[in-house]
Amino acid sequence: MTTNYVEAQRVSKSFGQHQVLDQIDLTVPAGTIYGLIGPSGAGKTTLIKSILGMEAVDGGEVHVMGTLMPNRAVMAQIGYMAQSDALYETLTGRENLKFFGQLMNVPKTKLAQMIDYAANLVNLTTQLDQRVSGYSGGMKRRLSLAIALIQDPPLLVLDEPTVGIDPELRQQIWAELNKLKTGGKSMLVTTHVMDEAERCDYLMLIRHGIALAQGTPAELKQRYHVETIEQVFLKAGRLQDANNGNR
Ligand SMILES: Nc1ncnc2c1ncn2[C@@H]1O[C@H](COP(=O)(O)OP(=O)(O)OP(=O)(O)O)[C@@H](O)[C@H]1O
Repeated sequence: MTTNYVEAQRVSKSFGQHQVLDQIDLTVPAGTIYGLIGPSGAGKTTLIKSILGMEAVDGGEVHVMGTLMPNRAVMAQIGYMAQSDALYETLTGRENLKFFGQLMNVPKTKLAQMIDYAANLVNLTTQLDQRVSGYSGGMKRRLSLAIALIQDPPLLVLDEPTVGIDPELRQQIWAELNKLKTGGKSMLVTTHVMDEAERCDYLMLIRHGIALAQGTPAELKQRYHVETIEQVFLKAGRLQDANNGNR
């Protein structure tokens, strides 16, 4: 049995002359939440897309659930929530969930039950029969998360899942992510929110395409002799700049 859902080794990626990922190693064990934090443009989305097999890498390799990526069958087993919502605005929330559920081959007999489960998880049950064009930004984000959950995937890859979601619902969503984790699922999550980073089992700090530090939040705080992940991040960034300046 595979105990690591994701294993990325020495992943590098450039767009033209611009190196966006520089030999990144990353391991997501089963039943864990792995957070990627880093400033805008650090390479988080590119790393996620490389792991999903949506972006061809220039160097290194990625295995998901023991299979070398890209692999269509494995891609279909990953619940992916992209940074921008790809929803059918003229359809209702329920119709969107049904469409994506069918696309993901959710068995007909299970589809209605999975729609209820996913909608309930993101607190959208009462608005499910309204057209998406009338949804707020936060509601669209929640619907995208429900879509990522619709086929009950073992691995969820969530690119900034809580942007535009109010603090109370954010707490609920994190409580649910923890429940999913206890059930054996793994999650790879990008975030800018430091209190969310503290909730991850493992973190990678990524800046200018380089993995500056990896470990549990407690390990990172201890390593950098600081109290918060925000301070870890600031300190690691300053050290990176100082090292670059010394070159
Ligand atoms: N298809 C592309 N072609 C050229 N450059 C790209 C492409 N995709 C991303 N980049 C560049 O790669 C760098 C990393 O982008 P990426 O989206 O991975 O960052 P990010 O850490 O996810 O940022 P954010 O937090 O703003 O989403 C950026 O400089 C971006 O402009």
